[in-house]
Amino acid sequence: MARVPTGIPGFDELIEGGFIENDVILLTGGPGAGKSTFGSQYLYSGITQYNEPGVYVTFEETPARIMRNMWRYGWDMERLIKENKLRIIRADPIAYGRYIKKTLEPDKHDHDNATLETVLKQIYASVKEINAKRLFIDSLTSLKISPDPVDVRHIILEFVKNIESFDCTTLITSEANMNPDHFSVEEYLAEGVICLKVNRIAGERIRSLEILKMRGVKHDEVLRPYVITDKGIIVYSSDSVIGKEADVFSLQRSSILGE
Ligand SMILES: Nc1ncnc2c1ncn2[C@@H]1O[C@H](COP(=O)(O)OP(=O)(O)OP(=O)(O)O)[C@@H](O)[C@H]1O
Repeated sequence: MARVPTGIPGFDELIEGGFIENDVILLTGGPGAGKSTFGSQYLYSGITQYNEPGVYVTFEETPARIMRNMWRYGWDMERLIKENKLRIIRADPIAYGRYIKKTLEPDKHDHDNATLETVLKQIYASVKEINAKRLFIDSLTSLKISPDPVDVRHIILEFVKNIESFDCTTLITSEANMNPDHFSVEEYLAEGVICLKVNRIAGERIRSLEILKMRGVKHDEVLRPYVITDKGIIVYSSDSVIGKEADVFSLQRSSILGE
């Protein structure tokens, strides 16, 4: 099976060298965990180290803001776009807006076909335009706008199943699952799940990463520290944060007890 290295220092050795080609991988984490950075680095390394074009799909940010943020790491996304190696697309705001309306008020918009299908077609068109091999979608949470969990399940299922047929190795972000005893539909559907965590120990921010699953891969199962630097994410694949996490809990407990 062909492997797709992320190019993120320290990460690929945790998953036997890279993702399995054409898999859909979920990247979860809270705000500021580094999901966008991880995904951008995956695309940027794909283009610059492995000559694999990539598409970045955003539901809420503007491409201009994404390019500006990525400049912080020295990644010149604009040049890659000009060279037809990268596309940054904002899911068509009109189609996406209609999708939201239709999902929230299904009876009022039954005549309106411009929904999720339009958004999927838009993504597919960009993939084909530059023959992309890597896809990064930020974020699946934007699609979970129906109050009905059955609707949400159906939407996510339809979205992920379509993306799976695009012949791209895809990374999709999602908000952290707050209930560890209950897997979300996307956690079941994805071939792999990577979880980014941020803890605070005496004022210091400790970032750690866990691979919850990676089908067909003998993956690492330890909580590994990572940092976000001026050049992007670095994972410390030989270190672990088990002791540090234990400190967080004892720290919380001692502040509650007033120790
Ligand atoms: N050069 C840097 N050095 C250290 N940390 C940095 C650097 N640049 C950005 N960061 C940190 O990276 C984080 C931003 O990461 P990113 O936008 O990838 O997170 P995210 O998980 O996508 O967040 P959200 O879900 O809110 O969009 C910020 O918390 C910021 O503090």
